[in-house]
Amino acid sequence: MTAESGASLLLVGCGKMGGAMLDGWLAAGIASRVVVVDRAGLPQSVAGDARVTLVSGADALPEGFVPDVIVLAVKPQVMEEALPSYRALVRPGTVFLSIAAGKTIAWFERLLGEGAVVVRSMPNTPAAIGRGMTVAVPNARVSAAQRDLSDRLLRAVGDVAWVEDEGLLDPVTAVSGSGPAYVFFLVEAMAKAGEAAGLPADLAMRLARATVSGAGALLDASVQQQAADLRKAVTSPNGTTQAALEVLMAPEGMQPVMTAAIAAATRRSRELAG
Ligand SMILES: NC(=O)C1=CN([C@@H]2O[C@H](COP(=O)(O)OP(=O)(O)OC[C@H]3O[C@@H](n4cnc5c(N)ncnc54)[C@H](O)[C@@H]3O)[C@@H](O)[C@H]2O)C=CC1
Ligand SMILES: O=C(O)[C@@H]1CCC=N1
Repeated sequence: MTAESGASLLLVGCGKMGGAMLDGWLAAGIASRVVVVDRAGLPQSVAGDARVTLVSGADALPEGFVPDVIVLAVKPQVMEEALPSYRALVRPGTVFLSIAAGKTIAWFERLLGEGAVVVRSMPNTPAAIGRGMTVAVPNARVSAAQRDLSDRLLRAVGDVAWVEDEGLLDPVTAVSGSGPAYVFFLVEAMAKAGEAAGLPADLAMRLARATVSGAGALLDASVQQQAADLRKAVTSPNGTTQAALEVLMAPEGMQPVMTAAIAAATRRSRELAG
């Protein structure tokens, strides 16, 4: 691969996350060719793109196809069955880039063989609008050029942080990988509480949705301010916000619940290692 020619990619699993990443690579012009393995087909967004070829399985890859990167985007529970078919593609010039929750670098090396070049990463669904957050960790065989290419692929759908300690990937998964679901649940919970306080259901949901997305956009635009500063700016002394925060920030309020939720997700990520 050269910077001019673009990368040759194999995408295994083109669902919510794989599909979002594929859109990002094509929009950024990083990929010259993407072969997609997924029996469920391609997303509408890439239909007719000459750079993309859909195949039904590893046994149907185009003759002589040698990808720079194989992106593994199937469910962790499917990975063990799917992965051995790609052993033949293990070589120093090909990176296996996993986005699967829990599956460790050692696990990939065990199934693919010791020579495998592996990056383990954890993105999140805001990748679908180019606002993802991904954390990645390389194994010892990843060259500087391969790390750079992996970074460009992940950065095509948002921000990227690299860590050396793979153990961090479990709490990363719990905070940013699963995190969008907590925020969407916050919308649901606020709407339900608004209804309980007397609002019509549709107005309660409209307010909750606009408030969470508006507050997120304000947080994003307020690079000089901490989240706590923005919270304090809403909170008038002895006003309505203070009354609510005294409930949410009580010792038995939201913090212990959030801490327990993130601990549960972290534990589950470790279990998925298999
Ligand atoms: N959904 C999320 O928020 C996030 C998911 N992930 C990880 O991304 C991976 C994919 O998750 P989603 O995209 O949510 O799942 P998904 O169910 O939307 O996509 C999985 C795709 O894999 C395909 N598939 C199943 N078996 C296959 C096989 N043997 N070969 C090729 N394709 C096959 C399915 O048809 C489906 O299109 C998982 O490992 C998950 O842990 C990571 C970060 C966030
Ligand atoms: O729920 C899951 O297991 C995946 C990983 C992070 C977000 N979704």
